[in-house]
Amino acid sequence: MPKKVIELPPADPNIISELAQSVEKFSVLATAVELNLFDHFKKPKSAEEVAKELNLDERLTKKVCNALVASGFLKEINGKYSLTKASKVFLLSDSPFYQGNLIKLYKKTREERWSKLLEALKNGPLGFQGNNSVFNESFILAMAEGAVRGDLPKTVEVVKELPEFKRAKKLLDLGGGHGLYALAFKEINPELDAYVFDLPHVLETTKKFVGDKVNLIPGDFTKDEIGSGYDIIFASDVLYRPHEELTKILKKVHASLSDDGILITKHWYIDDLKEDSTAVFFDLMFSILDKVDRVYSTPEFCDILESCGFEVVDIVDISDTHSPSKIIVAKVR
Ligand SMILES: C[S@@+](CC[C@H](N)C(=O)[O-])C[C@H]1O[C@@H](n2cnc3c(N)ncnc32)[C@H](O)[C@@H]1O
Repeated sequence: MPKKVIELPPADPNIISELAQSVEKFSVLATAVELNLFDHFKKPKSAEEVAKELNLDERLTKKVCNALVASGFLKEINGKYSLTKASKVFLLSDSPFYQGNLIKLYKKTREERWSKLLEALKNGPLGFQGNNSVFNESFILAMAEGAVRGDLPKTVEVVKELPEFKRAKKLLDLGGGHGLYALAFKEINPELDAYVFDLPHVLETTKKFVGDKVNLIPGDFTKDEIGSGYDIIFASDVLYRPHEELTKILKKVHASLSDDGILITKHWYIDDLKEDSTAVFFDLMFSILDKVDRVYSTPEFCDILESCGFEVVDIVDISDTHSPSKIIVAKVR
């Protein structure tokens, strides 16, 4: 029961209400994405027209459209709704920067993981499903959407300037998923023999992105050989692994590189709890299910690299609020 009724609180209550509203805004956005609602507003339309097209409740559709106006995804003029720049770029299904699968993945993660936080906190982590079924087509498309919104172009800018990249003949994109990184590297350096190593079922999706430009190697890098004689092994967002498993994978990577080969990794690290808040939540999300840590600080990760026979030669911060990524370049010692 509130104790003081005539005084304003000595801290700003927006810190709570803004969070609550962001959850509501996300629910509306994810529902609209699920319905492909934005494709229906390529031309300005009333909510009633779109409700008819999608067979939805008219009154609720209007309120959802109003909520999308409030969040900046639609504009309203004289009862007709149209797209904003943000929704044209990120939410039209034929846009090269479409984020729909990533939004669906955020929603799935909220339902399957975040909803279990209290249970995990009381009873301990719920148990990690060690199978690879999580890497389905929708997940891989979500990773592609996440890459094109910033990390992919920024990484390419860094990698293309490395002398080792300029002279590289054979490159492996380990756990390359969609293969867009390997494809971009091949485009800049056409002499490069580029390979993507990933799980067999994932490579069916990779093929749709890379065609015949990149070679595909099916396998499980925790069990299978990954090839040899690589000048560069690139790994983006694949090394969130418990310490022991990470060490095994890195030793395998080390053995697969040529004598003057380099490893280029791009991952999220927790170095500053506020600045790297996206990684802080990512780490917590893993820990709802898993008993062992998977997200490291930059010095911890560098120490592990050094213990596996690498020498860290460069660390490039390419972080954004939505992706606190760092590129670490390490050479074979
Ligand atoms: C988070 S995604 C990253 C995809 C891509 N590298 C990127 O940065 O967008 C992790 C990738 O690692 C692959 N992967 C996970 N475990 C693997 C394993 N044991 N063997 C081979 N690939 C694996 C997944 O299939 C997926 O493509």
